[in-house]
Amino acid sequence: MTISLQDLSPQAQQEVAATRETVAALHAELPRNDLVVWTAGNVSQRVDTDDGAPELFVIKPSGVSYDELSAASMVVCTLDGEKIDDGTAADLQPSSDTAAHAYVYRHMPNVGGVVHTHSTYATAWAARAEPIPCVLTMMADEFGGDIPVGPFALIGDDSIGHGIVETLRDSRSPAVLMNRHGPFTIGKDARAAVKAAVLCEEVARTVHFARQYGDPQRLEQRDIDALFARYQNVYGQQKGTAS
Ligand SMILES: O=C(CO)[C@@H](O)[C@H](O)COP(=O)(O)O
Repeated sequence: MTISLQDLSPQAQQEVAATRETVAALHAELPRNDLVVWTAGNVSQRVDTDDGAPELFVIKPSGVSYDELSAASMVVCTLDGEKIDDGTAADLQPSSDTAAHAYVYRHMPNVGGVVHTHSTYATAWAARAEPIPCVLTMMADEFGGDIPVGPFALIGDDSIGHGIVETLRDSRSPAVLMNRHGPFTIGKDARAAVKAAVLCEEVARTVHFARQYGDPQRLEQRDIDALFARYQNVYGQQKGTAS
């Protein structure tokens, strides 16, 4: 039976509304940071519902221009990737990557946000199926090592989700370059996943340029560990809130 938003508790409905606002606003960060062309990228966030409420997440509709996205047009789905009766038009389809995002939420309970882009430099590394080596302090800070490559997977079902989970489950990196596709990033929420997508593109670009003129060397593992620990635990205004 299809879940109806109207049947959820007032608190759950409020959480859905707040998540829709957040996810709609974060989609604007994709073109703002030159991470997407046309409609080729998506952001989702898990809804922080109370015990007993169905587990849900919010994602953009498929193929709709970023300029046209609004909180009201964000699609609400179950963790099986099924759209609920969320007040949007019945024929408004969620992102084509919905099953992939749903798979990640089902299998990585600490993940609260997922982002996919086709940002140019990161996607060029993905096209070569080449991990980005950890040759920069920014990479050690945010990714804790190399940015890994995931398997090739077709679009539309949860195959991409399998690839993301198998690659990132035991990795410190919040980014994976899906083979011949592009970057997917995860985070404690959608904002953290967007940040990882922005930094992934930045380091992909910088390391690409560095390799045109020289042979950048991987940081020592002990330095990567020290940088990662500092950034994750000390950097910023409050412990554990690097943003
Ligand atoms: O990778 C692909 C297609 O190559 C998708 O990620 C789309 O580029 C974004 O699709 P929607 O989120 O608009 O369905």
